[in-house]
Amino acid sequence: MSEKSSPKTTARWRQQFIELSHELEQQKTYEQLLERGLSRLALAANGMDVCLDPHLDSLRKNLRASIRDKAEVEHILTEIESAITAMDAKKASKSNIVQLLIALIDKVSWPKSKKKQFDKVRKRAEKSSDTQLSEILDEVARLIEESITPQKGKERNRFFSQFLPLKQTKSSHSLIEKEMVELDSDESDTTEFIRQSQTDDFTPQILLTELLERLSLPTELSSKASELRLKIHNGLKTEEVTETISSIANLVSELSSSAMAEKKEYEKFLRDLTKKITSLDKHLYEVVQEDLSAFEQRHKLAGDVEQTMVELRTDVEGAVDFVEIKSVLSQRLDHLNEQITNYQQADNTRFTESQKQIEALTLRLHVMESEANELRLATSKARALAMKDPLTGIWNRQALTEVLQTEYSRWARYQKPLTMVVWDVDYFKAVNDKFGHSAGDVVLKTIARIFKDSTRQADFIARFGGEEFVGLFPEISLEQGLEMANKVRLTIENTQFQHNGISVPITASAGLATFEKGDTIEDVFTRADKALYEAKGQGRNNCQIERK
Ligand SMILES: Nc1nc2c(ncn2[C@@H]2O[C@H](COP(=O)(O)OP(=O)(O)OP(=O)(O)O)[C@@H](O)[C@H]2O)c(=O)[nH]1
Repeated sequence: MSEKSSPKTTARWRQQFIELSHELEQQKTYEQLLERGLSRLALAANGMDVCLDPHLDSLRKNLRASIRDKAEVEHILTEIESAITAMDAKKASKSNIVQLLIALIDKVSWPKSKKKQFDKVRKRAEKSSDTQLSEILDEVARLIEESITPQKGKERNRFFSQFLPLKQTKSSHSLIEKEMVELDSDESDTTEFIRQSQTDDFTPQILLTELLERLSLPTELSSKASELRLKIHNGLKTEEVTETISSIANLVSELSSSAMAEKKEYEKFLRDLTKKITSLDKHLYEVVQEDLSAFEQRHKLAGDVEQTMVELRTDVEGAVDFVEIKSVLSQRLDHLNEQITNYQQADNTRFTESQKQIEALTLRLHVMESEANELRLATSKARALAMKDPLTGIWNRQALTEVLQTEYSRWARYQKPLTMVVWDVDYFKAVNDKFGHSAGDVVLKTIARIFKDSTRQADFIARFGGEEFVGLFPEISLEQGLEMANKVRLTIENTQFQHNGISVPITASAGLATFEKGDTIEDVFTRADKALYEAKGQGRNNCQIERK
C-alpha cells in the first residue's frame, strides 16, 4: 500500500470526518437538551420530598458545573434513586392511611345525624390526593369529636330549651353563646392540628396517635387509650395496624355509649325535675282552688318559687358540668321543698283552724235553727191563740178580719159566690141577768160548738164580740146560705139549755148578705147587719136575707 493517499481515498476520509463531526455536534446538542431537561426536572421535583431535595440540588449544581465529576454524578443518581424508593414507600404508606381512615369510618356505628357526613368524608378519602390527606384526617377527627359529645352540640341546647321557660330565651342565648365560644376554641385547636399535620409526614403510627390524642376520654377509658398509645409508640407491625384500628374503633364506640348513657341520665334527671316542678305548680293551683283565703300566702309562695327558679336558671347557666348542674338543682329543689313544706304546715294549721271555726259555726247554726224552729212554733201557737176566742175556742174578730180579706180577694178574682151571715143571740142580756154571767158563758160556748159542728170544712165562723157571731159561706149563694142558717138556727132552738134543772130557751137570729160587684167588705157587713136587724124585728129566732 502506498503512503500517498489517492484523491478518492482522501475524499472519503473527509466525508467520514464531516459526518462524524456532524454526529458529535448532534450528540452534544442532545446532551445539552438532556442536561437542561434533567436540571428542570430536578427543579420541578424540588419540594416533593425533603429527603430528595438536597440530592436534586446537588445534581443541578453538577449539571451547571463546567467540569463534571462522573463519580459524583453517579453518587448523586444513586442517592436520588434511594430517595425515590423511599418516596414510593411513603406513598404506599399514605394510601394505607387512607385505607385505615376508611376502615375506621366503617367500623364504628356513627349516630344517624353524622352518618351522611362520614359517608362524604369516606368518599373524599377514597379520591384524595396526598395534599388533601391532612384535611381529611382532621375532618374525621372533628366528626368523631362531635359524635361522641352530643351534649356539646345543638342537641343539648334543644334539650335544655324544653325545660327552660320560653320567656328566658335571652338567658338561653347566653348559654348557647357560651357553648359557641367553646366550639370556637375547639376550632382553634383544629386549625393548629391542621398546621402541624401539614408539616409532618403521615405514618399509621402518627395517624393513630393523633386520633387518640383528640379523643376526650373519661377516666374509665383513659387507661385503655394509654395502653394503645404506648403500643403505637413502640412501633406497630403491619399485621398489628388493623388490630389497633379495631381497638380504637371500640374505644370510640365505648366513648359514644358512655356519652349516650350520660345524656340519658341527664334527660332522666331533667324529666324528674320537670315532673316535680309540674307537681308543685299543680299543688299551688289546687291550693288556690281549695282556699281563697290563702291567696296572699300562695302569692308569696309563688314569688318564692319564681325567685328560686330564676336563681336555679342562673346557676345552671353558670355551671360548667353536669355534676355541678345536678348539685345546684338538688340544692335549689331542697330549698323549694322546704318552702313548700313550710307553706303546707301553715296551710294545714290554717285549714285546721278553719275546720274548727266551721264546726263551731255549724253547731251554732244548728242551735240557731232549733231555736228558730221553736220560736216559729211558739209564734205560730201564739198567733193561733191570738186568733182564737178564749171563751168559745172558735176564731175571733182578728181572725175574721184576716179571713174576710183573703176570701174577699178570692171572690174578686174568681167571682164565685160569697155569702156573709151575722148571728146574734136573742135576749142574751136576760139570760145573764136571770142565770148569771157564767150561765151566759156556757150558752155562748154551746152556741159556738153548734156553729162549728154545723158548718162545712170550707165555711168560717168567728165570735165577733159579746153574743155576736159572723160566718162566711164561700161558693154559697144568698138563698143557699139562708137555708143553711135556718138549719143552724133550728139546731140552737132545739138544743136543751138547762140551769139548775130549769129549762132555759135559747134562740138566735141571723142576717145574710152576699158579695155583689163593686161591694166592699163593709158594704156587705152593713147589709147583713141590716138583715139581722130585720130578723130581730120579726120576732127573733129568725133569719133574714138582705133586701136589695
Ligand atoms: N155571760 C156573758 N155575757 C156577755 C158577754 N159579752 C156580752 N155579754 C152580755 O150580752 C148582753 C147583750 O145584751 P144586749 O146587747 O142588750 O142584747 P140582747 O139582750 O141580746 O137583746 P137583743 O139583742 O135585742 O135580743 C149584755 O148584757 C152583755 O153584758 C160575755 O162574754 N159573757
